[in-house]
Amino acid sequence: MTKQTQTDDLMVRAESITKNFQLYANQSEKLKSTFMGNQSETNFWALRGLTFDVNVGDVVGIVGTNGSGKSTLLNILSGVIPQTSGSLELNGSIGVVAINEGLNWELTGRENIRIKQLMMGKSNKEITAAMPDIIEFSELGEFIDQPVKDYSNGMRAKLGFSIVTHNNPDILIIDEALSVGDSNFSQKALGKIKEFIKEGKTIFFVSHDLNQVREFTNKVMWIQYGEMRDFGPTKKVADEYEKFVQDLDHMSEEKRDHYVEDQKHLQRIFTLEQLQDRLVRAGLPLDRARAIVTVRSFEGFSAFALYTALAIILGLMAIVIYFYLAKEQRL
Ligand SMILES: Nc1ncnc2c1ncn2[C@@H]1O[C@H](COP(=O)(O)OP(=O)(O)OP(=O)(O)O)[C@@H](O)[C@H]1O
Repeated sequence: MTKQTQTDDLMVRAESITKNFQLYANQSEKLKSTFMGNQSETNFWALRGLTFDVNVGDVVGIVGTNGSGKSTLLNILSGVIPQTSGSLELNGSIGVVAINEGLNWELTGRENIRIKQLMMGKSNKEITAAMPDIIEFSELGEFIDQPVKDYSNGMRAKLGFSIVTHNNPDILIIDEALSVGDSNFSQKALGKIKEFIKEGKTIFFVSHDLNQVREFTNKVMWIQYGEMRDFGPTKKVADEYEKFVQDLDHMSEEKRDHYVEDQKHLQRIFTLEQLQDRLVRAGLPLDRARAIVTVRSFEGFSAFALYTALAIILGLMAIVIYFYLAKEQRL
């Protein structure tokens, strides 16, 4: 899904990233759609062609009202889910700090630390050496040997934050996680992030707290209903977004509902052909635009492929059993 290239300053380059989700009312609709291929009725485009460059040392705040696609973008950047189309280049390792991100709830805090470190390619010796620091930063004390399922949300956030930041990633993704945990820990976590900023790390920071975004970021990406409304210097874009939110708040409930409904409708009827036309109108040669909108992964398709593969395997097994039984009878 991700190409690794190296240029001097460029840390992340995204070109026309889209994400399609299939929305099913129930299980039978899902099966029908998978086998009949009538996906157009269930389409929902959470991202509709995001293009941006982020440089080494950029601290990017991502804003947008609920459901605008912020977490979807972060999940694509961190490799948790694939984009439907579009290309993504990353020039460094990624660490994600999010509520409950990637912790195994059956294991203890200590075991989670060990596993995460092993996944980062650390040796047992390195892990043992780093363990006391991680535990101390997490402030979990004796709870470190309790299963994570017995933790509060705040405790999980502390553990997740400590593990990820001690892994020292080149690109840090922070999704709302700082709002959990007590205020002492939030301050400590913000201090750690300030250290990362000073070190020139690249950071993506999703928060509904615009003051925090204004304080910590040098750029803001405003995503609204899956489209990039603006991406630029923090003050400019944060001011624009604040005005948009105020305008929404001042609308009557009926007008606001209509507006949101219209936008969601556009997310349902969006097509990759539309995106291709937009790219061509922006001056891209047709064959290049066509290559960019090529589907890389499609939920419905993968399910279809899985069912087809299963059907073939079952068919082959039936043939083998048939010939085996036929042979047995002949003997
Ligand atoms: N797995 C999924 N299946 C179907 N739809 C999804 C899925 N994940 C997200 N969506 C939809 O995609 C849209 C974008 O969701 P996303 O979580 O990225 O928004 P967000 O900006 O992070 O929202 P919030 O601020 O509320 O956290 C929403 O309409 C959501 O319902």
